[in-house]
Amino acid sequence: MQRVLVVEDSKVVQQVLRHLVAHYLNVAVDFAWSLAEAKEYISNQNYTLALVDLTLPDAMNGEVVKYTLEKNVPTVVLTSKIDEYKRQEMLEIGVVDYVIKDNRDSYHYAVKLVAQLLRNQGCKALVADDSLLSRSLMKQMLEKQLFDVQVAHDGEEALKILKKDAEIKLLMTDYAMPTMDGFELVKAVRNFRGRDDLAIIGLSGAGKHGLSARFIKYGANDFLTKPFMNEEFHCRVLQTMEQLSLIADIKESAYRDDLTGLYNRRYFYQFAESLLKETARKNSLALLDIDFFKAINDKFGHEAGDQALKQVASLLRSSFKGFTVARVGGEEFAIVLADISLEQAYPLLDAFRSRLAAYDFVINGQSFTITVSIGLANFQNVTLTSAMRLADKALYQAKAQDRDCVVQQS
Ligand SMILES: Nc1nc2c(ncn2[C@@H]2O[C@H](COP(=O)(O)OP(=O)(O)OP(=O)(O)O)[C@@H](O)[C@H]2O)c(=O)[nH]1
Repeated sequence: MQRVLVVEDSKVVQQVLRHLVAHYLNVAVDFAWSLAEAKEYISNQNYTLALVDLTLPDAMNGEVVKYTLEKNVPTVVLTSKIDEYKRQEMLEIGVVDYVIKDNRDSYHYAVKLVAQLLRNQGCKALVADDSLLSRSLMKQMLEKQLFDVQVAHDGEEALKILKKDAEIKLLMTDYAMPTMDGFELVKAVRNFRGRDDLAIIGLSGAGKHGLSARFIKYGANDFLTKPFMNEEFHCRVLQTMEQLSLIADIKESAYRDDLTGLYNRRYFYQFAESLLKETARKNSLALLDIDFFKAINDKFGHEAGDQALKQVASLLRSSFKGFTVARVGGEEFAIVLADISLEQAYPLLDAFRSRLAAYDFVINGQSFTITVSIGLANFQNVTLTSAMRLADKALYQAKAQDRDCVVQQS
């Protein structure tokens, strides 16, 4: 469980931060006013990150930062001003980054930075560079941003690692490397990992004009010139990862049904098609249709009908964890049971059918029950159209057999 500690002594700033945190962070957050209070929190909880004000009434000289870092809590510093000496000191003691509180947008930036760092936690990154010094420095800097970092000595090694590990989300690659240079690496990687799926930042020594544009043309998301400033490195990486997260969020919402939060028809078709390509697997497909749903709308109103659909969706979600459940029509749902044969699927669906039939729906003070008819079909070595046709035929038979039952077609 991720948890964040915010230490800030100004009432107004704390209020602004509370508001932003509620909007951007989906984790538990504690707020302390002083170093003493921060110590108390840290002695009782484990924190993923701390966002701390450099000057507190009981810690005028940044002692709170030293304390959080001593306790191994990665720390982002908020400060009203910073001179070169203080900046160096902060970076040397190991803060992730610092944010200068000189306008309203700074707080926004600080909280968004924390949000992205939380997303980075456990996210895999790869550094490809033939220079040991540069490789180690970047590894260290990415670890500060909570990435799980691997390294490669040249392009070929990096390519091998990327081919094996689809979970790597960020590649930092130098241009000049033996065996395969940065351009060749980016070109090769883009054959199997898209821009939205893997972020690539190209690096090269100063004075090599035109490299940045070429890196980007070959498929890199951004470019950095060595030597770079600590802050520039952090900003570029964070910004690139933020773009990746935003695209992932947009994709995710395009695949979700607004009312129930289940996957929608579009996702279902894409997922089902891709699963069918994996011929070695034994899969099943179920279509579920609520019985006499029109009567529920007519009797209790459309709003109550919506609530009932949400509850059915939630029961489906909890009953079919690990499987793909989608709302494919108004009161129609589909479940793809990967690696589950027809014989194994039948009892699972029948158990859900009886669980639903016994469930007491209480909406707007009215109590009622709901049943479903289920059509089940084999989902292996077939086309999606024919599997859907079979499941639909089975569903039609279930409706004809007095509903509230499962019928299978192989
Ligand atoms: N409240 C609500 N109703 C919906 C939604 N989508 C579809 N419906 C309703 O679902 C009902 C489906 O009715 P029918 O196709 O006649 O089917 P049924 O009443 O369930 O009867 P059988 O399927 O034959 O058991 C219609 O009244 C639609 O208006 C929705 O998002 N919200």
